[in-house]
Amino acid sequence: MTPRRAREKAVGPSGQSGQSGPSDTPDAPDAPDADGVSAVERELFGGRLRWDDAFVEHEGAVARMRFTQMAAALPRMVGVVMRAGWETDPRALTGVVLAQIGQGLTAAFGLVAVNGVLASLFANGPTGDKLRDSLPALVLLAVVAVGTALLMAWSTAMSGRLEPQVERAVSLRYYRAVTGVELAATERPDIQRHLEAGRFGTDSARRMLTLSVGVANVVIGMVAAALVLASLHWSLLPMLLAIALPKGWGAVRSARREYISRRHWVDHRRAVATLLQYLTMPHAAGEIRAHAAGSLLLRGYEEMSGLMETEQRRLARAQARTDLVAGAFSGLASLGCYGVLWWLLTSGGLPMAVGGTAVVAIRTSTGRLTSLVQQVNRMYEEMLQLNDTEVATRLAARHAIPRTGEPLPSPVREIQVRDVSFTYPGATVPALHRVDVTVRRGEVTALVGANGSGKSTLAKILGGLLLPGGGGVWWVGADGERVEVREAVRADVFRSVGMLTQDFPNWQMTAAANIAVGAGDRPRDMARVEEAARGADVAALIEGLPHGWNSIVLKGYERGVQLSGGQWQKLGTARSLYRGAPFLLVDEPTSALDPHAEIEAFDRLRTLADSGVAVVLVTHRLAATASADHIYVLDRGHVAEHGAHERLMERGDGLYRGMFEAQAAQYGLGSRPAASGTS
Ligand SMILES: Nc1ncnc2c1ncn2[C@@H]1O[C@H](COP(=O)(O)OP(=O)(O)OP(=O)(O)O)[C@@H](O)[C@H]1O
Repeated sequence: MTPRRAREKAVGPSGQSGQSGPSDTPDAPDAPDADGVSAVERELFGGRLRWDDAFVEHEGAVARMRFTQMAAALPRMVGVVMRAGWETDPRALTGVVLAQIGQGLTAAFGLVAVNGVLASLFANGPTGDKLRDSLPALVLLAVVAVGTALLMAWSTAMSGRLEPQVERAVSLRYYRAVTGVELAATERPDIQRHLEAGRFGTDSARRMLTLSVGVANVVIGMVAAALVLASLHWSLLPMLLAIALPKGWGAVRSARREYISRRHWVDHRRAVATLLQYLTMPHAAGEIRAHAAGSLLLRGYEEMSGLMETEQRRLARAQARTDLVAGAFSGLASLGCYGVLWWLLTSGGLPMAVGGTAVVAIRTSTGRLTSLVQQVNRMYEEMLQLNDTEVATRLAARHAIPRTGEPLPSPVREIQVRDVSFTYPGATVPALHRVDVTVRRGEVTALVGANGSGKSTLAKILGGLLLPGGGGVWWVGADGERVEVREAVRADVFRSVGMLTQDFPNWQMTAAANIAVGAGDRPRDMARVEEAARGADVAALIEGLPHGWNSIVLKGYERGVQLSGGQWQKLGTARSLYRGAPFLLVDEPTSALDPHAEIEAFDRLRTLADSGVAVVLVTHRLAATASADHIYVLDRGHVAEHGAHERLMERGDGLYRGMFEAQAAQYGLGSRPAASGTS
């Protein structure tokens, strides 16, 4: 699409934007520019979607990989796959290897037999005698053919058994490592990118195995042919290599080019896939129709996928050029090879039968070579992706949550946050600055404050998900013994905490599983699942569903049902209750509940605290905090005020009082105060 056309499409034929328009604003999207960014890419994603400089460094390293480096890396990556195969199914791996070696031997015997047949046929004497003399070699040829077929079948069966196991082993290793990474590390874009890139290489392990088997098969066959050829005449071997090398070079070059392109465009591809996803997502269906968001998304898809097609065309042209060069050199080498053969035959340096065998060997070897080139090409791409998975797995291990440490006091009485600061990676301003908070069992502790003041961050620090950058978080036992979170066994910390985050996940599983996943490290206890559901006032709803606890809470499945936002929130609360932990951190647990349900939910939290649980309540509903034992008011990462509701209300110019009265005024319970500058 030309820049002008793209511009016209973005703005509309009349020159006015069809949508409430970014096109109307001063920073309206440009048409595709010299960097190849489409207008809609700017409009929807704010600019060029390609991997940034941090990655280009890595990409540069890949691009610098020369043929020799790649040849050295290939056995290492094959080693990764083979090790995974050996760990999962050594018998199948042994079977595959033996079958490949067997096929190499049959290929060599086949050539020897061909030589025998030709030697008999080219000998002097009557045709009948020559045919009779060639019979043993012909029988050997038949035996070799049967043997090859049997070995191929065996290899297929064994590698078919092995491949899924290898994929599973590599995937499990990667996903285990990734899910054990410190949350703060995943906040770093450079780490996150590597971890995410690793996802694409897990099924490469399976394909690498298939391709390794294929390549091994061809290579062994070629080595056998080379040995036979070399034993016939030494000069035939370098000729075979001269045919092979240009094609190998071409294969590697094309694969590397494709890989680099794919990595460069990964964000763009993801964005295009997301646009399409929205079009069929049930929860976006309303806006897609009512706001005409669909036409904007489709335009985005059309223009952005058009750009990817341009890239595909560039790759295809480059590949064609490489193939042409590689083919030309390989063809010249073949020509030279047949020329030398001609000269050897005419000068009497080679008997006719040997010449015939050489032609057969060269023909089968070049046929094999074509398949080798194709397989090495794909193998190289897979190898680079599998390498990403390996890099991600190692990176994840380096940033893993430690498994060892000091056990927490038992039982824990309170958590003391002392002088804690925390800055998100890449942020310039700390989210928390020198914060002091104490959370006690048997109390409701409320965290309140303007948007972005640091409440959720503090909740994650309390839950051990984020470690403080400065200061300490102490877990204190009944007799005052204490352990700082960085020294503690983190599994103990996680076991002591139940959480309902603001953006808790809606698991697309059964209602029962959605609650039981709150203690994924324990076998499901259905009685406790039901108790937690009752505690969150969602049991009756689930039991009334057509498939009860086994209903899948996503429409579209056969037993699928659709829940409302408030019902989901209750399910999320039930999940955090099911954990049965002594510290419960709930972030806006009632934002989607109706007024009666909200009051009941806060009452239940009070009851829970009275039973000995420490409840940390992050909320903007200040009516609910009035009954909290202790309220911390956060302002731009600081604790600005703290105390009980009554004390905080005594401060005439206090933040808390200002916010409380503003909410009360909405109900006509007081005058509306002037907005305080807290946000
Ligand atoms: N993952 C993150 N990466 C970088 N910055 C973040 C991240 N999460 C939060 N922040 C920033 O940290 C600050 C505190 O955010 P936090 O979510 O703790 O605030 P909050 O008080 O819970 O806000 P809200 O009431 O809107 O939920 C904000 O400036 C926010 O932009």
